[in-house]
Amino acid sequence: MGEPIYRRVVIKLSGEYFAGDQSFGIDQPTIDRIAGDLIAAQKLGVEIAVVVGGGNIFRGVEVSSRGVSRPTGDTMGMLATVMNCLALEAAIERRAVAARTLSAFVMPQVCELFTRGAAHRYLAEGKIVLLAGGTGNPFFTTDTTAVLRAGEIGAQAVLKATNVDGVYSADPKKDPSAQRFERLSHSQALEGGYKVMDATAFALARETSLPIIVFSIAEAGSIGAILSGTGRGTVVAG
Ligand SMILES: Nc1ncnc2c1ncn2[C@@H]1O[C@H](COP(=O)(O)OP(=O)(O)OP(=O)(O)O)[C@@H](O)[C@H]1O
Ligand SMILES: O=c1ccn([C@@H]2O[C@H](COP(=O)(O)O)[C@@H](O)[C@H]2O)c(=O)[nH]1
Repeated sequence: MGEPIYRRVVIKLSGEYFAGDQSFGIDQPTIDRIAGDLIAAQKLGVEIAVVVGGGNIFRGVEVSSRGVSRPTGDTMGMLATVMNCLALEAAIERRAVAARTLSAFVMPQVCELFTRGAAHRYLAEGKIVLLAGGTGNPFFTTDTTAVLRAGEIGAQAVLKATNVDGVYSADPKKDPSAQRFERLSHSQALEGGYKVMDATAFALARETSLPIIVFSIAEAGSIGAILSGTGRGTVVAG
């Protein structure tokens, strides 16, 4: 693989993907494989921060449909992302690579609080930094968290690693005639209302001129391929 196209990135990992073939929970072989992919990507010479979703455990909207208030459901979702980060941190460290989880919530017995200073320091030390707890606020998503944290830590792009290989004209899982885009501007992504990411995330990325690459994590090595400029994904930029 050649020179990486970015030197510091935030990788948004689908929480749903962490469940593997199950509909709920954490599938250890899947996490071990993702840990290997992250380490291989870091070896290209890229500083890596990771935001993990929580869809494999709790989504606030679903929890609140069962009678819990939305802010409480969202808090449960954000705590789910902490569990995912701890599982990923352990999988990375089992491979003798240093990783640190930084949380949006104060939880000193569990992990350190996210500050820009701590993130910069750990990235400069060569650690993989896992950003847990979303933004710390209800009514947001981890896609928005990824864009927000990328702006805060000076990352050059957000790589959204998910279960589809790009942005389509409609949800490809529901509409087999959906067309895949190779490239879109932030404004086109917003105007199209493409549900692969929420509008807040696209709007903040437009505001901060941050490129987003949407790609599938199903293939081992896909993160490294995207960073080398050879992977398949939709670039949302400009
Ligand atoms: N226009 C579209 N183009 C591509 N995917 C789309 C589109 N509209 C909806 N989707 C769906 O968006 C999903 C990916 O976004 P989603 O936010 O659900 O996943 P994630 O971020 O990977 O999950 P999690 O919330 O668990 O972290 C895909 O499963 C796909 O079916
Ligand atoms: O800033 C945030 C981030 C997330 N949440 C809640 O967590 C779940 C899981 O995140 P996903 O992005 O859906 O994977 C989300 O559904 C929200 O309920 C939040 O409130 N604030």
